[in-house]
Amino acid sequence: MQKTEENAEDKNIVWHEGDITYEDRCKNLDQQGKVVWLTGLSGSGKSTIAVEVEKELLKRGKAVYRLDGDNIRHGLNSDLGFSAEDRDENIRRIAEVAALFREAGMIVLASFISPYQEMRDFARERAEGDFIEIHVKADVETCASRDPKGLYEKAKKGEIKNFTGVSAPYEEPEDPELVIDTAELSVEESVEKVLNYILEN
Ligand SMILES: Nc1ncnc2c1ncn2[C@@H]1O[C@H](COP(=O)(O)OS(=O)(=O)O)[C@@H](OP(=O)(O)O)[C@H]1O
Ligand SMILES: Nc1ncnc2c1ncn2[C@@H]1O[C@H](COP(=O)(O)OP(=O)(O)O)[C@@H](O)[C@H]1O
Repeated sequence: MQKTEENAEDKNIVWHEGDITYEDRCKNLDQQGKVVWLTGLSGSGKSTIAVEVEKELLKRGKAVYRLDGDNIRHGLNSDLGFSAEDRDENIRRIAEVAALFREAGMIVLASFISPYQEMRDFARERAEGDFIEIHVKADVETCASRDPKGLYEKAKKGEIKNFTGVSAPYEEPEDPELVIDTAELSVEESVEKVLNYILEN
């Protein structure tokens, strides 16, 4: 784990190194830690894909754990809303959590809208390069027509403010490892592509 706290000395906190290394943990699990970051609009298919990929990886004996926007906002990030500042803080904390899982040697499937490139880059940096950015891509019309939670309907009526794709921005990934076009692909095809990429990398 990289040290990041710049003012550590002022706060009287000192990094304590353990004896077990990242390599030791990976060897024990017979895999490499990885943060698989799924970004895209609400309804693009992030959670659906992550749930299926998790099952497939587990079947293959991999140590895998899913972090999902809705779920994390029930607990760790229940104090945060959807302003740009709160979304940044949401992703900052999740990037740190994902980095800890990666450090433990696990494969993390992180599904968050994560609308800003700067924060996705931060998550990549914290994962020390063991990072796969996947753009789960579907245009806003497709996502709104799916509307699995009825949120686009509410957003269009003005009942939800700052709704991504409607009244808040989404910055498309600049250089993702993988783009999954869920407006064109079936769920099965999308899952297969993501799974193969993870297993091959
Ligand atoms: N205003 C607004 N904009 C976008 N999404 C909203 C909003 N309000 C609630 N929701 C619900 O919150 C889920 C997204 O949370 P995330 O933590 O992934 O968002 S972010 O990364 O901080 O932008 C998102 O889940 P997904 O549909 O799975 O993406 C929604 O269910
Ligand atoms: N190729 C695909 N990949 C993932 N989901 C898809 C795909 N095609 C259609 N869908 C549907 O789109 C919806 C996506 O919802 P969800 O996974 O909750 O999205 P998100 O987590 O991005 O908000 C689901 O109803 C799913 O069945």
